[in-house]
Amino acid sequence: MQINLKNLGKRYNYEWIFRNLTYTFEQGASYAILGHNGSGKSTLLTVLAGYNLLSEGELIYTSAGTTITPETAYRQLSLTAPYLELVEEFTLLEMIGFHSRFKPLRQNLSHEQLIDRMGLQKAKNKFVKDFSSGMKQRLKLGLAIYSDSSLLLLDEPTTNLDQEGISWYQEHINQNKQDRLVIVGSNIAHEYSFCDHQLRITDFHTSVRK
Ligand SMILES: Nc1ncnc2c1ncn2[C@@H]1O[C@H](COP(=O)(O)OP(=O)(O)OP(=O)(O)O)[C@@H](O)[C@H]1O
Repeated sequence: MQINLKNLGKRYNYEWIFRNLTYTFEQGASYAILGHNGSGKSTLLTVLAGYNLLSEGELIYTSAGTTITPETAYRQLSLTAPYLELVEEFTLLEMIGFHSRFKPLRQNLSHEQLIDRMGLQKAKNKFVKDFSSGMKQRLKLGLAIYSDSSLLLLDEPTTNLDQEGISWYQEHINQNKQDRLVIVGSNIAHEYSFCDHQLRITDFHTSVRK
């Protein structure tokens, strides 16, 4: 997946969050969107994911040389973010089964293999509502990273992870970033140190003179 942003702008009511954002996210590369709290990283990620409407400008998604409409781009993306919820009433196995009906897993992984990759074997039949916050984050990341998607959007990916969880994240993102467009919204170096490029959302605040 490649995404071309042309003079993209987003405002909430009268407040412009970013404006005049022209940029290309290239297929197969990794990008960090950087900026202080409240600067607009999550807003940009949700606009790219189609969860949030843009206010001006244009977004062009291209996959395998073909332009795809923003309305259908969601089929090729996976997103994880602190504000996205898991289905708490499911067990881990049920959660994976439900998710993979809509987003098949990469490399034809079985549900059991995904549980192994996430290191959650002991929680196979545990209800998601009974997971610790770090286990829930690992599950969210595992579902996103191991979905068969060409665009991977990660917002604050190591929220609630301990040092072992952070190492797990780094290992699995490094093993699964090839041939995908990966975009991380973050303030924390260990979340985006693997990225090839950095985009400062503050460069597109309306107060910045160019
Ligand atoms: N639904 C909304 N309605 C109005 N304003 C909003 C809405 N969502 C976000 N904002 C505002 O947009 C700005 C950017 O918020 P955003 O969550 O994108 O920042 P962020 O860089 O991801 O912050 P953080 O690092 O704290 O997660 C903030 O001023 C926030 O208050």
